Amino acid sequence: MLERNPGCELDLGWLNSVNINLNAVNTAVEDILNSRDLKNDYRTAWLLKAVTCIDLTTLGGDDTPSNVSRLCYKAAKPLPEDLLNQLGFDYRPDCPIRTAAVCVYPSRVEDAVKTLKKLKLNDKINVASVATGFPSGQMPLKTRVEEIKYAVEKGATEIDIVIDRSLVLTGQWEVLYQEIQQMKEACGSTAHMKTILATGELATLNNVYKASLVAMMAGSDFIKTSTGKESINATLPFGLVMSRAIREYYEKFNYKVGLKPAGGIRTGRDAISWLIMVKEVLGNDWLTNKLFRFGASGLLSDIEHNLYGNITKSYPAPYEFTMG
Ligand SMILES: O=C[C@H](O)COP(=O)(O)O
Repeated sequence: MLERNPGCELDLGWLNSVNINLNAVNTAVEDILNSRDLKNDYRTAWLLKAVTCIDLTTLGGDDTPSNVSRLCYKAAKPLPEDLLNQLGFDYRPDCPIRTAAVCVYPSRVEDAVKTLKKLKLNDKINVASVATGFPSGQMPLKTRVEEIKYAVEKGATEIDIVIDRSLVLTGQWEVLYQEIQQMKEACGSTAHMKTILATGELATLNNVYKASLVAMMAGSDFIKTSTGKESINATLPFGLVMSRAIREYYEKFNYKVGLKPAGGIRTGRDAISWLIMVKEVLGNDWLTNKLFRFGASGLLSDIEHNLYGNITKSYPAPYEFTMG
């Protein structure tokens, strides 16, 4: 079982000391990305690492038991067998190249749990459920907390809560802290909690840093950038600011909180940029799905294209890819 963040008391003095400069953040992101020129073999390794860090997501109004079941099959076998063979992996049910989790709405948790049990992978692939009035968080607290309990009862092992952005925009840090604490309590003794900050709606990078700190102080096991439904989702500057907050929290409490960029991550190139940023800011310890995840619905197919290109040194034709 993954370790869980015990949290700490709300430290408003710490929040008041936050001062982030947009230009400095943008320059730092550019410097990090320019510092690495990856050779082909390394690219392949980074791309495979990225696959194992994906929370394979479907969050559509038209989700059904059957498309969630298909998602679980894809999570279990994210790349085609011939590609895996060429990369030196034997495809077998316990092949380590699988996604970290599937991520669904609370009503679809049971479907995911059922399929993963059938595949005998229920202890290897997590079922994450969004909750708390996803994506807006604009519901009464009682309803939001009940939603978490429902998802846990149905078998979710990870809960992706979303914060009420109005509390950040109006500076109500105590209320935000208390709400997140109650949500963590509702996760029970085992489910892991990822806190979605919806960074694209927090107005300033100072708010992103402060919300990251409050979420960690209130016991979040991961902090997550976005729901995928905001007009600005996961960007590297947001990721850098959140990573620096995670690092500061670690330096103070010796506890490692995870990072999950989500929303709009569609290419292998994007995925590698995120992994490099995490390596440079947080270090190698974070390059594992215990501490780093991509929330993504459409990243896998581009990774597959990239891996194919790395092996064959040619751009693949559309008919050469799986449609699953
Ligand atoms: O949490 C995951 C996000 O909703 C996924 O967003 P995406 O569909 O843009 O990949």
